[in-house]
Amino acid sequence: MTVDLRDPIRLALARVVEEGRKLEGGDVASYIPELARADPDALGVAIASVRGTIHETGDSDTEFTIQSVSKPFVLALALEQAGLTEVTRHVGLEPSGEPFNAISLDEATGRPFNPMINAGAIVTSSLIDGDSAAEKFAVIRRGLEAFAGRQLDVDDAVFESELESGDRNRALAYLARSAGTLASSVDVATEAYFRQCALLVSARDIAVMAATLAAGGRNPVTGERVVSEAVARWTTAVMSSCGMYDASGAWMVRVGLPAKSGVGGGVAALLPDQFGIGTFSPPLDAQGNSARGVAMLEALSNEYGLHLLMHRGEPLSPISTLDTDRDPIVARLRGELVFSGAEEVLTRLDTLARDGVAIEMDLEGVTRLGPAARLLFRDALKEASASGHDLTVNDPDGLLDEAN
Ligand SMILES: NC(=O)CC[C@H](N)C(=O)O
Repeated sequence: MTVDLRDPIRLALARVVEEGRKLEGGDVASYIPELARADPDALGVAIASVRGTIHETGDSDTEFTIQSVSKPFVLALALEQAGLTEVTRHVGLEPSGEPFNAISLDEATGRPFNPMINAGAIVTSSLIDGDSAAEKFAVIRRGLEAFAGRQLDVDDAVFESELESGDRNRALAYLARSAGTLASSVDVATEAYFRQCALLVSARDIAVMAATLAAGGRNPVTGERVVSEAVARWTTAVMSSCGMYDASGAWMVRVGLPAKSGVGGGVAALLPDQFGIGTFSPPLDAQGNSARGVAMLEALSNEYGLHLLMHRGEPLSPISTLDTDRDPIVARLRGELVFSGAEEVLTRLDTLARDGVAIEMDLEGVTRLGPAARLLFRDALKEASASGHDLTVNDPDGLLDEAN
């Protein structure tokens, strides 16, 4: 028999799909008439690692319209083009605690509360480069294709259906326009937004899109840098506070994965530096989130301990050996050092330094120095030399250099 060591991963997905299937209830969206045709029994999950490996099960290749799952990705494009300051002049970063289609503007500033609700997302689309709806949509489409790593088509029937039935969204755009926060005409903004919502994706696509954010803005499958690390971080932060509408707070407590849902039945979620997940199941709960998608992600997070804020236990000491027989004493450091590791090293070495012992910090076994560790070590070396203490470093890979 041939062995397949990836089986446990598929099994994990198969288990959550089974969990999802058990859940009855929820209704397929029908306020956009064309969406009512979705198959309520379709169910798929895909997970894409930050190394670009994809595991999937169920209807993970079935296409559906991306709808609001587009919002964080278009926000990322706007942030990349215009920067955080300019974007936040037009749209806020605060959870609204209101439904996705709320008539919601911050009284004081005229800005929609955040870019994950419709009012804010329409403003975000208005900020995208281009004068006409066609120009803006072309930029959006190219950007979302870069996130997904493939070409995406528009479901024209869904687009037409929303164009026809989208008066509430037009009303939101008029409100933003009257408050001075919409960056284009109402027609340009809403048409670009409706087209963006009608892009066809699969659970697999949105897993790769989320994995691109998890990988700091670089698509792990194609290798293309889509947005900067800062933009990926900002976008993920907005997803974690506002991605599930008025269920966002409870979501972060129960599931703990920054996520975004859409009325087409998709949910994209991610764990930074690890993976992106896409789920697809059209029936929606009262908040307009995919009922089975929510159940599946909650099961996955609980069973496999995936909560972003999970306590990981006491970290391994960053000092692998302390060779006190030598002069200078050699402290061999290991692994990845972030703030806490550097703090531990300096605190332990301080006791020795106070006794007047000469010390060498050996960084040979260090795989990575985070910015905090680099700064703290550089300052410690300066401090030692200013006070005439003998503290040296062996840094064969130049980890302390500015550029690394
Ligand atoms: N929550 C959603 O997915 C809403 C998107 C949809 N296009 C709308 O604006 O109503």
